[in-house]
Parts: sequence; C-alpha cells; structure tokens
Amino acid sequence: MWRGLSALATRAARAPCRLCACRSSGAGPWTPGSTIFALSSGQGRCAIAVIRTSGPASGLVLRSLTASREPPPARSACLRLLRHPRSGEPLDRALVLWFPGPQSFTGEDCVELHVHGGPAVVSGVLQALGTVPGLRPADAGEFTRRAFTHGKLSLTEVEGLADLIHADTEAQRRQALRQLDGELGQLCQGWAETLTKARPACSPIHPFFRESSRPALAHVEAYIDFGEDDNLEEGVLEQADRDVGALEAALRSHLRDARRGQRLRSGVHIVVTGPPNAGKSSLVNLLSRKPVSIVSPEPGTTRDVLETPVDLAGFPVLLSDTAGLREGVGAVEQEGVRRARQRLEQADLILAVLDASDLASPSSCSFLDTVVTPLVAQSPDSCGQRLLLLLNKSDLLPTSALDSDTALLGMPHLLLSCRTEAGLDGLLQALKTELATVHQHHLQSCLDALSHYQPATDLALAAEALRLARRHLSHLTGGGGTEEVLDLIFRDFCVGK
Ligand SMILES: Nc1nc2c(ncn2[C@@H]2O[C@H](COP(=O)(O)OP(=O)(O)OP(=O)(O)O)[C@@H](O)[C@H]2O)c(=O)[nH]1
Repeated sequence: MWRGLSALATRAARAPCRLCACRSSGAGPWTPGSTIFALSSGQGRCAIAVIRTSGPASGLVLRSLTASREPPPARSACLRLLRHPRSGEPLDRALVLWFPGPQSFTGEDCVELHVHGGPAVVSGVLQALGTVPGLRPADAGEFTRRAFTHGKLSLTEVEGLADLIHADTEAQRRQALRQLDGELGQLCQGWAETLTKARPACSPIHPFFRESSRPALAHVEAYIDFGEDDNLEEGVLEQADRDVGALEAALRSHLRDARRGQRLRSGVHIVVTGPPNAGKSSLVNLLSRKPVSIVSPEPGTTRDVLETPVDLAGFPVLLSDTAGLREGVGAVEQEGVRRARQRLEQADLILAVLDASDLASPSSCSFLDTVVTPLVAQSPDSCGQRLLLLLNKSDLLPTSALDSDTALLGMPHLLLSCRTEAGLDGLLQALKTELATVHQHHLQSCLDALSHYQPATDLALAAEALRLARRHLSHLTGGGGTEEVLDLIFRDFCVGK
C-alpha cells in the first residue's frame, strides 16, 4: 500500500527527524523529546517479559531503576537489581541491556529490561517507569515508527515487519521475511533512483553538479536551464540516456514476469461506492474478513472514509469504504458524501455496489446516471481508473431474475450476495484480473513515457517524459499521502512494537 514506499522512506530518512529534530544518520545533535516505554513481549504469564524504552531519558531510566551512575557496557546483557525509583522497593532481578543511539532499533537511546514474566513483576516495573520524569507509555507501533523516522527501517521493511507480526502461515512468514530483507523495497527503489538519483559517471564541473547527488531528471533540466555551452562536462546526457535505457529494460523484464509483478507491495486503491444501504460496508467486511465498518439497515450509516489494507487474490491493496452517495441530507452526511466523491477520484479501481432488488429506486438510478455510466463510457486506458459493477443482495431476487441476470441492467456486472457469499469466488477472480491490469497499466505507462525520452530531438519534451514516467512509477509504489500511509501501517501494530 501507497508509498513510492521506498521513496518515502528515503525521503523520511533524509528529512530531519519529526520526533526529536535530529538527523536520521544519528550523527547530529540530539535535542530532548519524549521517551516511551512498553511491554514488548506478549501479554500474559510467561518465563521472561521484555520491557523497552526509547528516547533521550533512557539513560535516566537505568540510573533511576538500578541506582547506578554508570550505564552497563553498550549492547551487553548485565544482571541488575531493579528498584522502584521513589520507594527504593526491590522490583526484580533482571537482565538489563543498554543501546545508546543511534545504534539501536529505533535510532534513539534504548533500554531493554528482561524481567521475570509474572504479571505482578511486569506491572510493578511498568508502574515504576511511569514515575521516571519524561517517560510516557508508547502508542501502538511507536517503536517501529521511530525506527522508520530515524531511517533505521525502510517503509517496505516496516510493512514486512507488520506482516511478520500478523503472519499466520509458514508461506506468509517466508514472504514477510523476504520483504523485511528489503527485496521489494530495493527493486522499487532501484527503479525510482534511476529516475531521480542517478549521477553521471564523470564528475561534472558546473556548480549545479558539485553537490553530491543530482537527479537524472535534474541533469536534463539543468541542460535546459544552463544551456550546452555553459560549462557542462561532456557525457552528462549520454549517462542519462544509458540510465533510461537500463530502466526500460528492467521494467520490460518485470512486466514479462507476471508472478513477480504480483508480489509488488502496492499502492493500488480500491474504493467501494454506491447509494446508501446497497451493502458497501458488508462488502468491505467480507473482503477484508474483519469488521472494518458498521453494517446496519439504516441508510447513511457510513459517514466517513474507512480504509483497511487487505490482501485480495494475492494483491496487497488499500480498500476504502465510503458514505452512500445521495443528495439532500444533513450537514454531516453531506460532508461524508463530499469525502466519498473525493476518494473516488483517487481510486485505481472502483467497486460500484447497487442493491439488486432496488435498481429502480431514485438513489440507484441517480448513482447509475452520475457515476457508473460516465465511467463505463470512457476508455479504460484513458486515466487508469477502472470499474466493477456489483449487484448485491442477489439472495433477494427471484430465481427467474438470476437465470436472466444480464437483463437486470443492460451493462456488464457481477451478481453477489454478501449475506450468503454467493458470487464471491467470481468477484475474487474478477478482482485478480483487474488488479493485474492496474499494476501492468502503470508499469506500461511508465515504459510508454520513457519511449518519448529523446533528448537529441527535444530536450524539454525529454524532461517531461521523465517526469511523467516518475509519476506513473510513484503511483504504483504509492506516491502521495505520506502521513496517511504511515498512520495506516502503524495503526495495525501492537503497543511495544
Ligand atoms: N439480504 C441481504 N442483505 C444484505 C446483503 N448485504 C448487506 N445487506 C444488508 O443491507 C443493509 C445495509 O448494509 P450495509 O453494508 O450497511 O450497507 P451500506 O451500503 O454500507 O450502507 P450505508 O452506510 O447506508 O451507505 C444491512 O442491513 C445489511 O445486513 C445481502 O447480500 N443480502
């Protein structure tokens, strides 16, 4: 899901840290920020429980709980008696590990306390940590988020970690581990870097090129701005040519390998839309196999956009439930409708849901006229937005209508019942085909844009071709909405991770 993921990670890794304003390399000055703590091992009775802290007050934690002025040697396990900082009461004899930043999981100063796993010990130590000045309990996923913010993990690695935590099957676990290794991230990043960060092999002497890393696109733009006679070293454009050629070859090879293409971590957005009460929330819950949205017979239940990352037919996608589209409602629902329409514009694939037993109602007709018909009428290649029309509640139709279901609407559609799950297999099959098409569409569009890169003929057009190619690539790997994407990923983490 979103983010060129890797590109975002790279951007975040270079940006000043949002938490403590240090640089991700850890080399810069550390300004005070919050220090978090949490139980990082599982809840319940166990032999050993691991409690972690991260932040500038981690050193103070060691001094306060172990009554020792000196921290233990970095990254070595030491046995220490832990005492309550205020009462001095012994809490436990624990293994203590000190990870001074930036060489720690989060990049900040971290402490790990391996205590005995009884609930009384764990709650006693957590309660004691709460009394140390500057410490607060961690939010869900906050350790990982800090690791990401400090450039310790790329976003694809974060996603891999999330999958690893949630991996149910051995196959999922292996896939998650591969992703944690950054295999997918490196692939996407490699492509994006060819367009954005490649340097010419020579060392150009124009001041523009004296800085460490200038994008390939910027090389071409610099040529336009400064002109050929303005002290640019030879070979700059030739190198850009070679980079673009290599990228084209890589994309072609990837497109040929459909299986690998499917495993790409994706920013493909599927938006579920339709009139109120058609069964949109029921569909989102069915596809995600979890109760993401409230289902109720009351029209207008869903007011906001609700998003959930799901694996659909082997494709990771972002699935959005939206408010039912109708006019003449109160201010809150109207705002929901506005947000729904806005999200619809961003969708790669639209699932338009209608109540099959209510096709003649004003809300169904209005939805068909204003949303479905215009989208069906346009060429699927025109903007990359695709649509699947679903007639839900097929269980309410008489059998005779099911036999001649093409007569129901006069346009291509799938019949489904979220209640009985009839038609679900057909929907998943159709989704698989559509998602493969969306992936391929963006890769192919990137390739098409690159085919217009002909700097020898027209430099300005060549720069535009690179820009367009980059846009298609970032669409596939999830260009915009950095914070939304991050929130979504970290929200699913448990506290202490
Ligand atoms: N018989 C039948 N009822 C269904 C089916 N799918 C959903 N429903 C019912 O239809 C009603 C509306 O379902 P929702 O999923 O809340 O519909 P929605 O489109 O999200 O509704 P809004 O939030 O108003 O936009 C609920 O009572 C569901 O139980 C189905 O396949 N068959």
